[in-house]
Amino acid sequence: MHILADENIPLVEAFFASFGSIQRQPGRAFTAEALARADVLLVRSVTQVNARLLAGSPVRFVGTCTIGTDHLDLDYLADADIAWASAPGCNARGVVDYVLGSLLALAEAQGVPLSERCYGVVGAGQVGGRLVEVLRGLGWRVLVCDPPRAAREEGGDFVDLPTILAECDVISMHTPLTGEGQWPTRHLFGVEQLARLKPGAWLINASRGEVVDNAALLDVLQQRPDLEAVLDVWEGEPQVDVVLAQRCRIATPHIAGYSLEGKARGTAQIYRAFCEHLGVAPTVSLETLLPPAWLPQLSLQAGADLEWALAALCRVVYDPRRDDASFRRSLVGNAQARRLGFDALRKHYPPRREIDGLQVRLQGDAPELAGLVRALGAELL
Ligand SMILES: NC(=O)C1=CN([C@@H]2O[C@H](COP(=O)(O)OP(=O)(O)OC[C@H]3O[C@@H](n4cnc5c(N)ncnc54)[C@H](O)[C@@H]3O)[C@@H](O)[C@H]2O)C=CC1
Ligand SMILES: O=C(O)C(=O)[C@H](O)COP(=O)(O)O
Repeated sequence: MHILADENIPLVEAFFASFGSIQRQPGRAFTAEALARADVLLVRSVTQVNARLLAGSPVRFVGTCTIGTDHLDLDYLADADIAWASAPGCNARGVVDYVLGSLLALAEAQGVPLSERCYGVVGAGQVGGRLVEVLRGLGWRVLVCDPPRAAREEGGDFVDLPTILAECDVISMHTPLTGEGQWPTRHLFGVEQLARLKPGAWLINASRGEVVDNAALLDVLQQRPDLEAVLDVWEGEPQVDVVLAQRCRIATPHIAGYSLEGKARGTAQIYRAFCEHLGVAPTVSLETLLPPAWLPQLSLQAGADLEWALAALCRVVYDPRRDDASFRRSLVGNAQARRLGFDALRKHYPPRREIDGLQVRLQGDAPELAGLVRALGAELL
């Protein structure tokens, strides 16, 4: 068996070596020669998997080590009888950590207490659902818009998008990118929706660039200095509108989910799906492959200010301002240099752990701090 894999998928050799030979190539440029002898194709979100790529190849299984599947032509895969798998939820925690870090950066820049804002989460699946849990755990007011779930779950606590726009000071988007069906998300945030953002609203997009009309967003941001935006994903990435990026409070090159665990889980989930496809039992486990936890054990004293403690706990693990700074440094040179810069930052992304890996000891009677630690998913010692 021959396996062709994106060079940026970690641990492919550790999980897949026993199945056959493995060849690595850049996911944006798999060669026809490599595809012509591949039985299995392992991709990330940068590879458009469709008839153009696969027609005439022997590929029988496609695994994407990502949550999103908008880069897969699922109708074609079904017609061509090619099995496929994605990695639901693998890097959801990383995205939650990214949103928390972005909120802290926005609050600091604006001098606004986070607990006084109303939050709107659009799309409450693996990522959005966990985000809602964390934000509500912190005691904050959160409205949720997820029409597919609202239609399925009778009596669920959901609102529509106009309500989100009218009531929320912070809106975070976590839908898949879809162009069809009853609830398409392409340009879900277009001219009309952006015009209805509340005064001083913060908009966060770590889903897919095309969920927000980027030209319309730049227009509204240029007309309204009160608005703030955080963008991890971009229409047309790796090409990014530099003026839009410069206007964002946080701008990053599609790395929200790039925790070390998140990426590794993606490969592990595809490995297990492939074993199931073959009808064999998995023999390699992720736990033996992850580096030891190296986050510090922390100690907080009763009486510590809650917003200070939130920032301290989150930022000791991850602060997206670091990624924002390196991305801004890359926004120079011609368009091609910037595209290469976008991909290079993703390829050489530094190791980052997840906030729920923290262990925190509380000194004294501190029920509110305990609630904060629990809301973050960290362990109370
Ligand atoms: N920036 C990054 O690094 C990452 C981005 N993503 C993106 O985030 C997306 C969401 O991820 P998950 O939460 O894991 O997906 P999911 O499939 O678990 O949840 C998506 C939710 O969106 C809802 N939804 C669908 N259409 C909607 C609409 N029109 N309005 C409101 N809600 C709608 C669905 O009902 C579902 O509950 C992925 O599809 C992917 O594109 C995911 C991981 C990392
Ligand atoms: O899982 C997803 O969906 C994502 O967006 C990934 O975190 C992005 O990873 P790449 O596949 O674009 O490296």
